[in-house]
Amino acid sequence: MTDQAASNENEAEKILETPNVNPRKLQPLAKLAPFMLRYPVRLVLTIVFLLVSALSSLAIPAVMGGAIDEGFLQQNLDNVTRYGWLILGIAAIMGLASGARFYFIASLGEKVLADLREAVFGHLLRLDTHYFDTNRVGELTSRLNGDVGVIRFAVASSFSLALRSLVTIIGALVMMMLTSPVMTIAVVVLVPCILFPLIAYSRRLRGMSRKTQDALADLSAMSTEMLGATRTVKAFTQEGVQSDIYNRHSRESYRAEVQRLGARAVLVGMAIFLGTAAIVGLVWWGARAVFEGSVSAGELAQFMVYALMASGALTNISDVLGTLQQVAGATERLTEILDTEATIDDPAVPVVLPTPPLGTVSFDHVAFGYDKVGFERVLSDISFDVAKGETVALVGPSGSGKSTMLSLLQRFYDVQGGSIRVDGVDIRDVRLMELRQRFAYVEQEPTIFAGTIADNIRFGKPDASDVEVEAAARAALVHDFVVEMPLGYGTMVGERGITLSGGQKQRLAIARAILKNAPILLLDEATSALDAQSEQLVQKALEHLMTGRTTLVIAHRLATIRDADKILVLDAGHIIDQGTHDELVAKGGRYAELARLQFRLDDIHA
Ligand SMILES: Nc1ncnc2c1ncn2[C@@H]1O[C@H](COP(=O)(O)OP(=O)(O)OP(=O)(O)O)[C@@H](O)[C@H]1O
Repeated sequence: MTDQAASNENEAEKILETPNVNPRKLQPLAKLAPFMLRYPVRLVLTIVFLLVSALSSLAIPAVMGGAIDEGFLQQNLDNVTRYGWLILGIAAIMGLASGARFYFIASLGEKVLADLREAVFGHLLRLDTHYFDTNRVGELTSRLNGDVGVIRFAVASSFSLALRSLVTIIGALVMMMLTSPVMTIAVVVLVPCILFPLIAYSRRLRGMSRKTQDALADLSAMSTEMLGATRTVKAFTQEGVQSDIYNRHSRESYRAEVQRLGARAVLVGMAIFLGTAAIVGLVWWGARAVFEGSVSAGELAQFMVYALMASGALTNISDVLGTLQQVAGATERLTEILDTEATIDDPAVPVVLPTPPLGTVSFDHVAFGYDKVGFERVLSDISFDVAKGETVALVGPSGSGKSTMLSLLQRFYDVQGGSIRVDGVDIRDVRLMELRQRFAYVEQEPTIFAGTIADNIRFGKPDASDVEVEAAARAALVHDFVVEMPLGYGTMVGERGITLSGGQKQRLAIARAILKNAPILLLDEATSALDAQSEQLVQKALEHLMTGRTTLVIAHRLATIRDADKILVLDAGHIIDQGTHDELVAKGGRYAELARLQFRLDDIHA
C-alpha cells in the first residue's frame, strides 16, 4: 500500500499542475507537423515501437492472471514456470520496444528542435531593422531559447506519453470489459467521481501558484538588474537599500510559496485517502465476486492491474494536455516569427551596380519618418550629392537625423519620399547584399563580438588570410597593442569587448572596415571623449581608412570637419546650410554657433 500511496501522491501533484485546457489553443501544434514529417522513417518507427511497447505492457497482466489461476491456485509449478517464461519473453519485447521508442522519439525531438531554431534564427537575421525597433531583443532570445526548449521537451516526451497513455487507456478498458463488464462500468463511474473533485480543488489553487511565480519573476528581474549595475549601486551607496527591497520580495515569495504548499498538502492528503478508499472498495467488491464464483482470483488480480494502469494513464493525459498547451503557445510564438515577412527585400528584377565601383552617393528630395502610420517626419526634403573620393561631414544637434541618413543609405529602412542613389542606381533596385557590400560602416559604439581579435577583424570577410588581417590591423594601428597581448590575434575579447579600451575598440572596428575594403565609408564618430593620445591614434587609423574612399561622416571631431570637402548642417531633419568649414564659419550663422559649442572652436580661434 506504501507504493500505492506514493503513486496517489504523484497523481495528486500531476492534477495540481494541470492547467485549464482549451482544445482550440492546441491548434498551433499542427504547425509542428511539417517539421516532423520531414523525417517520415523516424516518425513511423516511433509509432510502431510505441504501439508494440504499449501492447506488450497490456499483455503482462493477462498472463499474470493466468499464472495465478492455473499456477498458484492449482499449486502447479510447471504452469508457473511456463507463465514465468512467457512474461519474461513479453518483458524482453517491451524493454526493446520501449528503448527503441525512446531513442526514435528523442532523436526526432532533437532534429525538430535543431531545424526550428535554425529556421527562426536565420529568419530573424533577415528581418527588417524596423522589426527590431518594435520587438525587444531579450524577448526574441527568450523565444529562441525558451520556446524551442519547450517544444523539444514536448516532442521528446509529451507526445509520446500522450499517445502511449491513449493506447493504454483503450487497451486496458477493452481488457477490463473482457474480464468483468460489471466491474468495468463501476470503475468507469468511480474514477471520474474521485478525479473531478480533486481537479476542481486544484484549479482553485492555481491562482496561488501564479502568485508565487510572479513573486519569483520580480525577484529574478531585480537581481539581474542590480547585479548588472553593481558599479552604479556602489557609487550611489545603495547596497543596503537594494538588499532590503530584495529581502522584502524574497519574503513575499516565501510566504506565497508556503501558503501554496499548505494547500497542496491538503490536496495530496485528499488524493491518497480517496484513491486508497476506492481500491479498498474495489477489492471488497471483487472478493465478493470471487466468493460468488462470477470471476476467478486471477481475473480479479488482472482486472485490478488494468484499472490502475487506466487511471494512471488518465492522469498522465491530463498532465500532458497542460504541457501540450504550453507547447502550442511556444509554437505559435515561433511560427509568428517565421510568418513575419521582411518588407525590405531584394527587388524582383535587380539592377547590377557598376564595376569597378564609382563610389558616388546622391540623396534626392528624401523624406522619412520611423512611424509608418503617423508619418512624423524625421527627415524632410534632403538633397545632396557626394562625388567619388569626397568626404562629406554631417553635423547638427542631437536628434537632427544624422544617424537616420546613414541607416537609409544602407537600406535599413526605406525612404518614404524621394530616392537615394549609389553609383547612379536607385538603392531599391539593387540586391541588398550587393548594396551593403559597397559600404564599410564604422559605428559610434562598435560591437565587439565574443571571439578572438582576429575573428572580430574578419567579421566582414570571414575568408581573409592571416596576412590580410594583419595588414588591416597594422593600418588601423591595432597591431601594436595586439602583439603585446599574450595570445596576440588569438586573444579572446569579452562578450562586449570589455577587455579593450574605448580607443582600442574603435581601432578594431576601423581594422574591420579596412579589411572589408568597400568603396564608400560610413562613419559615425564617437562622441565619448578619448584621451589625447588615443584620439590621435584613432584619427591616424581613420586617415588610412578614408584614403581613396568616398566618405560620409557624422562628425564630432574638429579634424574631420576641417578636412571635409563639404559639410551638411542639419537641424530638425532639414539641411539648413552647406559648404566647407571656412565658408560656413565666415558666414556666421547656425554652423558657426554650433561649431563653437560642439567643437570648441573658441579654443582654436582664440
Ligand atoms: N529606431 C528609431 N525608431 C523611432 N525613432 C527613432 C529611431 N531612431 C531615431 N529615432 C528618432 O529620429 C530622430 C533622429 O534621430 P537620429 O538618431 O537620426 O539623430 P542624430 O542626429 O543622429 O542624433 P545623435 O547625434 O544624438 O545620434 C530622433 O528624434 C530620434 O528620436
